Amino acid sequence: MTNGMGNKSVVLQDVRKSYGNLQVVHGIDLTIAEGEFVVFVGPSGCGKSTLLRMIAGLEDVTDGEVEIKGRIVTDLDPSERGIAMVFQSYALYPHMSVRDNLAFGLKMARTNAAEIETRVKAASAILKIDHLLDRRPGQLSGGQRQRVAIGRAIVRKPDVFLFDEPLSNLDAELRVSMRIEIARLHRELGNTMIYVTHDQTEAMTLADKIVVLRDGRVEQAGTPREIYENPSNTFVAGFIGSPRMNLLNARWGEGGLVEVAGTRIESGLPPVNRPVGAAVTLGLRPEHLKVASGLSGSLTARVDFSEYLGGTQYLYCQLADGQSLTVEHRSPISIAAGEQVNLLFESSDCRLFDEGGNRLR
Ligand SMILES: Nc1ncnc2c1ncn2[C@@H]1O[C@H](COP(=O)(O)OP(=O)(O)OP(=O)(O)O)[C@@H](O)[C@H]1O
Repeated sequence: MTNGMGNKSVVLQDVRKSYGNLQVVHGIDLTIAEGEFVVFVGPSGCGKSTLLRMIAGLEDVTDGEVEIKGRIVTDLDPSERGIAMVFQSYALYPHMSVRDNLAFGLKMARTNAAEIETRVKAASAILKIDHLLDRRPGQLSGGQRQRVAIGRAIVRKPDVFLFDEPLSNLDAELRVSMRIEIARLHRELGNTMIYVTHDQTEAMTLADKIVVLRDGRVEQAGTPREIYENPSNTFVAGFIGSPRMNLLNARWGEGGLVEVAGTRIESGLPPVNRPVGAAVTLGLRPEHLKVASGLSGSLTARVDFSEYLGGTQYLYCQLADGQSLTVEHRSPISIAAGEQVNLLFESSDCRLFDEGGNRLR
């Protein structure tokens, strides 16, 4: 359910953040629609938590405006913004029962007792923690604690939920199930949700829109499919996708051909406006490379390492000029290290980037 999708929920206008002379967020513009699930993703230190905390009001905005539901909230306290935040560390009160943890914020806001009871009941039913209400946080598992932390956000009926790496403290299996829980919660509640993670699987699976950040700037914003299939630069191409996209040094040749490792290949691109001989980067995802049975492949590589994962095998290869290349090989016939392989791919799966790393179309 995406209530009123289309209306603006959160708008950032040229938002900047500096610590002293050091600017860490450089003029971010972003519009988030009502009901949208937006994920901020990027490497450590790219500014995703700082951006989220500026939306929450936990961090001052050095320059620019934050708007939530049509109101400029840049100088308002967190409690006045209509947001609720869920932290990685859960931030529960250890000496209080789960029930009191859930009710605490509402009590502070002088909500009447009957209303508190109704909301606590509803939230604990949604999160399936009804049976834990009399326990203390110390008597809960990590996953249960994170449910309580999410419940505490739900009872406040915020316009916008903010999540700061909420699953990072959980083990791999629990992360997967909590990720699905959060997706379900979004479907049931229909609220705008903004979620920070460095885990690209979380970003791909949860987001309506992914915002890829680097060094305090937006590298690309788009649906998971747009980001994956049409990365606008080599940074995004290499960041989203596992194993990562192969990014090969190549040269632009005559008539739409690209020369890589001494081989001329069809790039599938119209003869873009590049001088012949210009350096380009050829992007090819590991799953788009197929091992050819005969000698018909367009690239030849030697397998240095192979990893068997059951349904698939990763082949870590080397091209004639020493560049490395990963192939995702799905076949009952395994390939061993040391073998020579001929690789086939569709020219429509080639992505090409200029010297500056920007996508050529
Ligand atoms: N109080 C502070 N004083 C100075 N610099 C800071 C402060 N807080 C954060 N920074 C810097 O701002 C940048 C952005 O930090 P932020 O925590 O937002 O990154 P992040 O993308 O969330 O990283 P991570 O994934 O590691 O949490 C970093 O370079 C960080 O060193």
